Amino acid sequence: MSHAINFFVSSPSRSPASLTISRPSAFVSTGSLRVPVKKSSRSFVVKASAASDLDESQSSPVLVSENGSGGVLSSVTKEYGRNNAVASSADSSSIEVDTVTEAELKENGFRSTRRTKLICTIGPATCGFEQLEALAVEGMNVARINMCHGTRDWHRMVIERVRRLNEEKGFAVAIMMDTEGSEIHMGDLGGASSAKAEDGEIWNFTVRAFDPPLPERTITVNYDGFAEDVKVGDDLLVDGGMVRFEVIEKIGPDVKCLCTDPGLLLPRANLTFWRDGKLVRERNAMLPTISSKDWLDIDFGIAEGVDFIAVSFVKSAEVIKHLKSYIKARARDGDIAVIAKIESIDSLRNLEEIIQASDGAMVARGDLGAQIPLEQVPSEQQKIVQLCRQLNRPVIVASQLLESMIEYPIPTRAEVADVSEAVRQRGDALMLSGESAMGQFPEKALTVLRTVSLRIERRWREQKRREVIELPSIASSFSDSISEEICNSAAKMGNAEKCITNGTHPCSMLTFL
Ligand SMILES: Nc1ncnc2c1ncn2[C@@H]1O[C@H](COP(=O)(O)OP(=O)(O)OP(=O)(O)O)[C@@H](O)[C@H]1O
Ligand SMILES: CC(=O)C(=O)O
Ligand SMILES: [K+]
Ligand SMILES: [Mg+2]
Repeated sequence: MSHAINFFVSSPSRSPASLTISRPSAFVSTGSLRVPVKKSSRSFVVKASAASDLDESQSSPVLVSENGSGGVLSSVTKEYGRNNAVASSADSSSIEVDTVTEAELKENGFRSTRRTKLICTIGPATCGFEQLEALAVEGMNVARINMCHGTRDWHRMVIERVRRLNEEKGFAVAIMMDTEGSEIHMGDLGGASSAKAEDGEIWNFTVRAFDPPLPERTITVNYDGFAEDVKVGDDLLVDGGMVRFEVIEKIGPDVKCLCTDPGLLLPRANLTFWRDGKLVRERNAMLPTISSKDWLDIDFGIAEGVDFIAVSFVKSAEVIKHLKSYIKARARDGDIAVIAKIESIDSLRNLEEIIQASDGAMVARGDLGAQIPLEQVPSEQQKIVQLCRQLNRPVIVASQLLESMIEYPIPTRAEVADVSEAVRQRGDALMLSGESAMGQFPEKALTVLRTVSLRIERRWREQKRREVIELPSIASSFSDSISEEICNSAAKMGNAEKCITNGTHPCSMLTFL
């Protein structure tokens, strides 16, 4: 049995074309990640392997762009990541390295042998056409727009630019819309891109509305019940603890808080409050997963024909089922995939039924880390990825993969290890958030994801070659069993690294026999 990751590329009228990567049951793989992209109609199918998507010997002979990035390269070959230590060994593999000209790509369509797909959150740092093109060249498979930020007109502009990129340059970048959700978060800082909270400062968190500019050290909160719900002594965590306050006084709609862990406040950052070491979530749990604003955004996404809708703070399977039938009734072909974001305690409780109901899942580690102890996040990630694979659903690993690259051009070694681990676990996709939305080095961050993914994938292939193959016995007579033993021995010999490195392909040995 093989599974498939399908990248459907369709015309505005959605005539189908597909890129299919078959996957082996040996990988107890995740399911089909369909990326329908509105694009000029063109049809192609790439079979990566009948036996393994990572088995070089059986991979498609038709390869793509350099390092499998799948992007348009300028007619002069570009050498991405050549100076980058993590890139160097991936460059030398014949399966990963190929070059195409823009003309060839237009002629043959988008193809990539890279298994791990890359998602970039688009924000002020990357919303220009040229910036989007640069990301596509670096291997962006999906552009994510987060409805927490920006206006619908801004998001429409991004969608149009991605579509134009696909149309004019031959890319197949899909669009993922991520709902805001109705969890408690801060307002937009009166238009400022960030604000610094220093140790010992008193800030006012308020449910009152203000016209910009906001009074100094004031944070608006989107949830009317906020001032009622918090108590003096509660800890208030911004963005899962990036900045921490203690509630010291309540005055009507205003909550005065003392900054105890200083840091940078970003617009619309998530807020959680903790009492006696426990997350306070009674009221939170009453808020709808899809708010009335989210429904309007979903209508917008359907009208714009986005490819994925990622639902924030999913609590149960019901909301996913409801959204899927809503989409089916309204979307032209009902083909928008629904991704369940696993980022709350409730979603962990109902994990299996949520994943079953969804077309895919996202390990949204940012908010998840604000709801459960940080040290539990890695094991939950592993559990979610494994479950998705068992249930045949694609899974995205998201948030803070390369957080330091928001400010610095190279990642920390720990970040590289984290990315490697997500790929090693067989996450289907990796996602950049702030790194690509508002960081200083979006392209470099994407290059790191791509080169690290390719490196791990290459390692799998090498390991696979050395694996002892177990061949079931099927002969029913003595003479058959002799033939079977000979064939099995030949197959094992052929599979041994020695044969491969000597250039003897196992298939040729079997043919000889
Ligand atoms: N469209 C946008 N306009 C302005 N800033 C944006 C936009 N999208 C993202 N950002 C910035 O990038 C940061 C990281 O983006 P990200 O999408 O991960 O958002 P988030 O607020 O952390 O929420 P979520 O939990 O939904 O991921 C945001 O905090 C915000 O500062
Ligand atoms: C991606 C996201 O929503 C999170 O990590 O919280
Ligand atoms: K969101
Ligand atoms: Mg989140």
